[in-house]
Amino acid sequence: MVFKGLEKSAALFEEAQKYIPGGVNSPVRAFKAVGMNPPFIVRGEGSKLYDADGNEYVDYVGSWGPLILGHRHPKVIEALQQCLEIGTSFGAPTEMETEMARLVIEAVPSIEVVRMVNSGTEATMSALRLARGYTGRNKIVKFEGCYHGHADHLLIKAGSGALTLGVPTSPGVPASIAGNTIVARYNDLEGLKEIFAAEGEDIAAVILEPVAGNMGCVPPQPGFLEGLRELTREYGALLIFDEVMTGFRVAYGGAQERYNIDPDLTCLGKIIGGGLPVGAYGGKREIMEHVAPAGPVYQAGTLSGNPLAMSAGIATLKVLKEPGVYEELERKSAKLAAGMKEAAEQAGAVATFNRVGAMFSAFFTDQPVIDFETASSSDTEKFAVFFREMLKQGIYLAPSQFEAGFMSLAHTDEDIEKTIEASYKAFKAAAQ
Ligand SMILES: Cc1ncc(COP(=O)(O)O)c(C=O)c1O
Ligand SMILES: N[C@H](C=O)CCC(=O)O
Repeated sequence: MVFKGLEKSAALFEEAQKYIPGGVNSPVRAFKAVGMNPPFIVRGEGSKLYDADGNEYVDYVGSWGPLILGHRHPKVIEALQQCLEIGTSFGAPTEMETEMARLVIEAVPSIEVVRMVNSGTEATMSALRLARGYTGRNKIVKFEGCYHGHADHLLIKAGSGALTLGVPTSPGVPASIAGNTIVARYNDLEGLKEIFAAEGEDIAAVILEPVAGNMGCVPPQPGFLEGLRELTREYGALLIFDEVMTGFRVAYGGAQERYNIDPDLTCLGKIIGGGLPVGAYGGKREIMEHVAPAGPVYQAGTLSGNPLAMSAGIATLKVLKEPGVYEELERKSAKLAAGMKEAAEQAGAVATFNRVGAMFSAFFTDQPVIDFETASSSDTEKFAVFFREMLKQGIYLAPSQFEAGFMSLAHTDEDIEKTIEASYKAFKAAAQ
């Protein structure tokens, strides 16, 4: 469908489809689940995005999480400009990489040593290889609806675009690889105990999003993360927190700081690159020293730790370290969530709201959303109506029920009030 006011974008999308599979370089960008063509973006500034048709949007996607400071934050731009003066990549050690590692280690409680990579996918893939190399075991446990990037052994009952497009288990993943991935139910500790009782001696690691964001925002139930920690320790399996989304978002030290849990390994990405491609994995020194060249588990990267990503990331973390930042993110996020909840009630829409810090979702269901099954009880048709009505009013949300929204420091109270007002109309349209 060519959306009114998006005619130029529609033409650009048609052209893109001649040269790029589906016209996009990542599936979720195609807006398939909401039945319309995507706006083609020409510029971002603070909390706003601008498209090729001249529309302005309040942006709650933030490049899928990295832009917690908003678009073109002056400190990030300044760091990037300085970096351009010295070069973009050397494939050799720089002091910036040590500075980044130090910042991450100071922030994230369980990380003692950290390795930079180029994406969240690389981070989770490498952490799992390390877990297997360290424990000498092959099996891993993941949770239905969690997304950890697109490595073969993780694209099984995955969330995010895989779930939105109806291919949570991708063709192309050999059965021999899928056979080593055990899928559990999020927030179901009893189910996990049964899995460990049956196969615990073969399990190298449990990987999870400590706050799920890729089936919409789904917080951990009280006791779930603590129980996971105990169980994995009991069986000698590693606990891997995939904090690619939650790292530096739900707290400066991520979900592990917020919930006071001590995972063995942590994966990071998004925010630590300040909007440039990045990933990282780190954890206990004793485990990380198995990574090459310190140890035998191989992992490498031509552009890993490149100066552009390091400088944008360092600048971002330095701003986030300033006092009051997370309190302000919490205040704004709480204001938005409360306002939208009230708007839904007034509009007569059935919706469930989940939020952890600056991550939030509205599900079109009357059930509490605690796992994949309850997230899937959402009425995705109603979500699509809601989404299109929001976009028409200049509010840019993730184009899927199974993604989270993100607040940034750049959002103003005026943006939030505009969003709440728009949501009343959009909930009303969805309720009909
Ligand atoms: C929790 C989580 N892990 C891993 C990834 C993969 O990161 P990337 O897209 O940078 O490969 C993502 C996002 O895509 C994510 O949200
Ligand atoms: N939900 C995904 C990551 O967090 C969205 C990014 C993508 O797949 O392009």
